Amino acid sequence: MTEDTQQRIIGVIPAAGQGSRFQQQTPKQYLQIHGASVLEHSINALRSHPNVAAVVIAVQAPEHLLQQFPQLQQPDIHCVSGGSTRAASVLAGVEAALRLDATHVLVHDAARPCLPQAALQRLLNEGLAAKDGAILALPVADTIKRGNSQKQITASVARENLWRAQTPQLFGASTLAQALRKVGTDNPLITDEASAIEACGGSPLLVLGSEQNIKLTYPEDLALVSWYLTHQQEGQQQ
Ligand SMILES: Nc1ccn([C@@H]2O[C@H](COP(=O)(O)OP(=O)(O)OP(=O)(O)O)[C@@H](O)[C@H]2O)c(=O)n1
Ligand SMILES: C[C@](O)(CO)[C@H](O)COP(=O)(O)O
Repeated sequence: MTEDTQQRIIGVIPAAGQGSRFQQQTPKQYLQIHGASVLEHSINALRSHPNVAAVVIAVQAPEHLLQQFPQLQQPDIHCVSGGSTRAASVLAGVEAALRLDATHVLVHDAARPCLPQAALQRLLNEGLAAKDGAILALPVADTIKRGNSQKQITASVARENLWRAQTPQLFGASTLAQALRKVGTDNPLITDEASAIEACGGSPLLVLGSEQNIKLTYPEDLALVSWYLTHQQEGQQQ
């Protein structure tokens, strides 16, 4: 990996979740698809970019993971223990990235293995100069409804200027660490890194993501994730 000398960009991959919504015994990030685990695909999506200096992964059991996946024992891949929430895992990863002299972090869900390189490049092109960082996101194309506990519609939400956040999310490493510490990593309102930056008064930039950058969440997501991973090898990237 080569990198811009002024900036040291390090990937941070939260991968310590249980995958409860995926309803499988094995956490979804360890599912083997198209010759590698979901986690390895997500690591490689960042690691293959020449401006990404290293990747930190936050997992439940680092030692066990390295025994199970010896191929992850690489000088540019660092394992740390994740936390009880996604935000706690991210903070552990960002603190490790700071120890590796990161100036910026690219936080990317392990559960998003189909990240197209073109989308990652857009984020770096537009996000590195953005004062409050940047995230990949997609404009909402469906009509959005708010419902009550009986699943009855209580409101239609105007979809103009509504976006669906994705990852990677790009921020100054120390800025993100301070924001996560300030808002608290057990805060239910903090479901992505941008939420923490916003809570501290920041306004991250929205950068066009990709429908291919799907998050493996529910069992029915598996077919599409598998299709994309198979066909991205044939250069069908957005
Ligand atoms: N304590 C946690 C919880 C989540 N994650 C990671 O955050 C990413 C996005 O979270 P999500 O898709 O919700 O994964 P899970 O929390 O594992 O899924 P679920 O909510 O269905 O249990 C995943 O890569 C997951 O491994 C993490 O590192 N640490
Ligand atoms: C970070 C994220 O992928 C942006 O959409 C999303 O918030 C993660 O949510 P999860 O419930 O932790 O998967």
